[in-house]
Amino acid sequence: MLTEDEVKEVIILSASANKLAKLKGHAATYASLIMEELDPDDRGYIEIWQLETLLRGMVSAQAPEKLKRTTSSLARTMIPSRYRSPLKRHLSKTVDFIHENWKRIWLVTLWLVVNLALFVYKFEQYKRRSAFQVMGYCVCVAKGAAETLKLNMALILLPVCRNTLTTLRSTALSHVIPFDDNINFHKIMALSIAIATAIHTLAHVTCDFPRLISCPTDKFMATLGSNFHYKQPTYADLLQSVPGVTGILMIIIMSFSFTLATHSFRRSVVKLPSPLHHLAGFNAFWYAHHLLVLAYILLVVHSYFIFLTREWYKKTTWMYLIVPVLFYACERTIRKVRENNYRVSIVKAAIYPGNVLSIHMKKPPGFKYKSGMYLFVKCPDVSPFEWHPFSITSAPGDENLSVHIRTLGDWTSELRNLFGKACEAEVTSKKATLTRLETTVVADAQIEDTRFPRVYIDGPYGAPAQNYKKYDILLLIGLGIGATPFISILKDMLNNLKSNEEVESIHGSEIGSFKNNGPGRAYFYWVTREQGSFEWFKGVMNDVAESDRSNVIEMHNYLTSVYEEGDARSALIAMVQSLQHAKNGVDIVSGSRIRTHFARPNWRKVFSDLANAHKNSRIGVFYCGSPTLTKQLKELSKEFSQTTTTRFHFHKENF
Ligand SMILES: Cc1cc2nc3c(=O)[nH]c(=O)nc-3n(C[C@H](O)[C@H](O)[C@H](O)COP(=O)(O)OP(=O)(O)OC[C@H]3O[C@@H](n4cnc5c(N)ncnc54)[C@H](O)[C@@H]3O)c2cc1C
Ligand code: HEM
Repeated sequence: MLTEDEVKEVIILSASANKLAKLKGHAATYASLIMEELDPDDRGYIEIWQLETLLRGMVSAQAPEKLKRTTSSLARTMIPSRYRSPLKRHLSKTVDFIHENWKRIWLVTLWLVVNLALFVYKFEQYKRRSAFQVMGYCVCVAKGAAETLKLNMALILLPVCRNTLTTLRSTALSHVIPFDDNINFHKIMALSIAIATAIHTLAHVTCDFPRLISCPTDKFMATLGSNFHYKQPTYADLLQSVPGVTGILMIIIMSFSFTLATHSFRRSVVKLPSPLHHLAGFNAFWYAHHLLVLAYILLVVHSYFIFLTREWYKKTTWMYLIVPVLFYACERTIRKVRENNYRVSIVKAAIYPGNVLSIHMKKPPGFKYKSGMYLFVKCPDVSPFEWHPFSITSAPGDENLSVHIRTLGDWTSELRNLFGKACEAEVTSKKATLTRLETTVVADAQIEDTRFPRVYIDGPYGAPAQNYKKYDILLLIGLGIGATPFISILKDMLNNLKSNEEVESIHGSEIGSFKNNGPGRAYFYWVTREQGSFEWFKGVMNDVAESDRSNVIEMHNYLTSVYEEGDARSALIAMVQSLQHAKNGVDIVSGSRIRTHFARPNWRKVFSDLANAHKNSRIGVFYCGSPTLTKQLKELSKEFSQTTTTRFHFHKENF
């Protein structure tokens, strides 16, 4: 338990260590302020480092009122939540959760409320109908569920209208709608469709049908006779009717395509024995998803021929579907039209160590994009139907458009082979260094080239990193090929720097303060397993090292596969590296002017250094790579946002 005197002592010690006479002089006041702000049950648990952080905040907050405010807000966040009372812990977690997720929360709440309202509306409507006298609450439940089904079958198409979403991302709507979560919303709606289908089917088959069949004939004829052409149906009649058959077909199609759409099947986690192995993987998911067109047709037919509503104008399914279906149809039409327009001519292709293919294309007229966006690539020689997404690695101001493609599965391997052949046919540059096992093979096309396979592109499409200009500072973290979206951002920043310098050199001090909007500084951490990876973006790295005289971009390369940190060999390499660097400014590992570190970055230190260097700033943390690091980076962003005056906003790229 810390007493007020102990707190005072810590303050005096900390003030002496930090040479802060002012703090020392006011130690007693600060100590009592801190004690006042802390709840009695929290006092004993405040740790020395937390006190120090608290004090740093107080010292920087100068004015007494502000000081008091800072103390109380810091005191609230400083106490580790595990030490708080269960109620407080719960409350603070809830507040954090709401703060982080408010965009998702309001959207999901609105969606739930609309679903509930529709369910209740239909439920109540059927309670007043004659069918209720025969089937009771079962028919109300079945109809309520069906109403939400119509809504969600319509809404599910909106989060996958990529062109519309890309446009909307750049509008003020992005402040209230979490566009990055589009696929998650799509999945939530798919889940609700599955649940509503189950409820609707079970209510009909296990409850409504038996009651309808066993209803006394005179009651049936008086209540529902006209709906069934005055013939009481049997179970077989109901199943063989249009609604019965279309319903069964819909369930089969949905079960099939939903199963193949699950993460395990889509990512081929499930390994099926031959010849069923084709039923897993992205392509199987993709083609099975297209079967859902049939489900839409069946749904319209199903609801048109239902027994209980005869009048066409009461059949509302098409009304729900028409707008989203038209939207999505436009989306596909735009893609098709673009596909014809966007056959690109290839300017250069290169195959790098680590099986990465870079394709540099002429920018099609009208193709405008922001750094961080991605595009789809189709190569008919590999597959006439498949489109694969890749982040754009060129900057918007560059003359050409480029992507870097890492070989992963069938499609990327085949593409690499085709380009490999084309590159080998006319290798214009070949190089090998002592340390490199593989070589980089590059081919340039001076004029319209027929040597390269035909390539079509579609896009650009929006991604989280495109909003990087919103932040004062950027922390870009790429794992392996996950560096691609950030390369474009770095190039863009570099182009802006260069154009600023040009303007300044022409206009001198007149316009010396001219600055482009956007982040003032970027830190790029690139973690890769193989040394050869540095070849992929060596050009950019050298460009940064040479052109960035004001040190706006800080690059850190990490090589994780060679030796562990602290290993004698890594120390030796670091020494040789230093000597080499001192001699000619080139790092022996990356072959560029950027220093390479051996081992994984210490992320806590990275965050803490940034928080110290950029107080009161908004730092955009963008991460692209395997999901293993996501949690840690997200938590560090949260922790340092709460315990320092720097705000870290975490974004994950979904590769
Ligand atoms: C927005 C985005 C940006 C990307 N940027 C890059 C990049 O810059 N460089 C890079 O090397 N890779 C990038 N990828 C990953 C790349 O799209 C896949 O590696 C590639 O499609 C694999 O295809 P494959 O048939 O060779 O491999 P497969 O073994 O068939 O697929 C491997 C995995 O890739 C994914 N995938 C396959 N086909 C598609 C598709 N048509 N659409 C979406 N995902 C698919 C699936 O999750 C699948 O499990 C990006 C992915 C996304 C979603
Ligand atoms: C009635 C149900 C569903 C309908 C109508 C539907 C429809 C669609 C459509 C139209 C697309 C866009 C394809 C494109 O144009 O690019 C899509 C994409 C997608 N769907 Fe569904 N879907 C349904 C169910 C599901 C389910 C159950 C899942 C997963 C559990 C799922 C996961 C996905 C994913 C991950 C994508 C994105 C593919 C990509 O672009 O990477 N869908 N869906």
